[in-house]
Amino acid sequence: MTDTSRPAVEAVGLHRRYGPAEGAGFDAVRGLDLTVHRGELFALLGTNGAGKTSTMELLEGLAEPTAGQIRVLGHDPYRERAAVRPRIGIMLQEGGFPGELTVAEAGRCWAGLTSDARPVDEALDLVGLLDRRSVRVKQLSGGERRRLDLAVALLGRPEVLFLDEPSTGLDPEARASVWQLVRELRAGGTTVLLTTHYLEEAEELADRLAIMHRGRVVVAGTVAEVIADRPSRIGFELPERSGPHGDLVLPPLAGAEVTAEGRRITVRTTTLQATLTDLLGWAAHHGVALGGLDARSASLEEAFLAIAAGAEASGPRVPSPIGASL
Ligand SMILES: Nc1ncnc2c1ncn2[C@@H]1O[C@H](COP(=O)(O)OP(=O)(O)OP(=O)(O)O)[C@@H](O)[C@H]1O
Repeated sequence: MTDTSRPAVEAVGLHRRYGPAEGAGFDAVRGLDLTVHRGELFALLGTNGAGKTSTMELLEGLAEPTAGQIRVLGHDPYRERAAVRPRIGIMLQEGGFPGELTVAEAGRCWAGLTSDARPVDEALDLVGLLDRRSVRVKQLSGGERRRLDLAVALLGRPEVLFLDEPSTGLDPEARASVWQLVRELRAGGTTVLLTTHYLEEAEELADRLAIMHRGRVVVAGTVAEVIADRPSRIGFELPERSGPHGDLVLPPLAGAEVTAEGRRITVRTTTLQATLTDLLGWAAHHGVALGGLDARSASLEEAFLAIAAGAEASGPRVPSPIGASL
């Protein structure tokens, strides 16, 4: 019986080592913990070589972890493959169908390996490939091939769908249609775990996400949680010093880091509202117009780049206590 109160995917202390245990081997996954709840769309992000595909293969049951525990729908996906495989769908980075097969033949091939497969045409229709069913695989565009990969992953009506870079190489229109399909699957109750290099894809689709670096999850949560500790940014240009204001000295902005490039000022702060209030109060008091004023919360891209650069995952950079003077 299925225990729906448990997460769809749980990994604890996961390790994957390629090559020998000692010496020349390489640890691609180094103590990874991950939980994906049922019905959730979870995105796994990371720098090149962070270990996303190595992790996905473990979760999909395609390889055995060197150490650690995995449960997919309550079972070990490697050791209890027969229990897990019929209930999951896997879209690999390269589907690898022979180019001479037609789309429908490729679908039928895969359906033959899938227990209780839905009709091939139904799966092709889901991904918008029904009208291409008689076309040979080698004649498909890159985007159409990705959709065929997705169609075969959907043949078994999976409860958990693993998508490894589902929209890599797609043009914006094809990407949008894959996103729409993924959203519909999730709305229908499918749990989706995807890897992506596109931060906007994660922002657009994911309920929660994790950013991996060097084989570990560095930070995980909703987009808001992941960027919560990152500083917001305020940018503006001060008027000419020679203007009616004479020399301008910014007020102390508690806890903010202020940098100046000529008259262009950038303020980084973890307390955006308070800093902005101080700044605007000062500007109003001195009759200063802040040119091109722009205030933004941290973006996922900034969090990602900080992690890629090896920065601490949580907590802001050490702020400087005083404002800049011009
Ligand atoms: N079969 C293998 N033998 C040895 N090292 C491997 C093997 N497969 C992957 N690696 C190494 O493990 C690390 C993680 O690779 P993996 O493909 O899991 O990363 P990734 O996050 O999916 O990368 P990308 O974003 O570039 O696809 C890389 O340094 C890679 O070179």
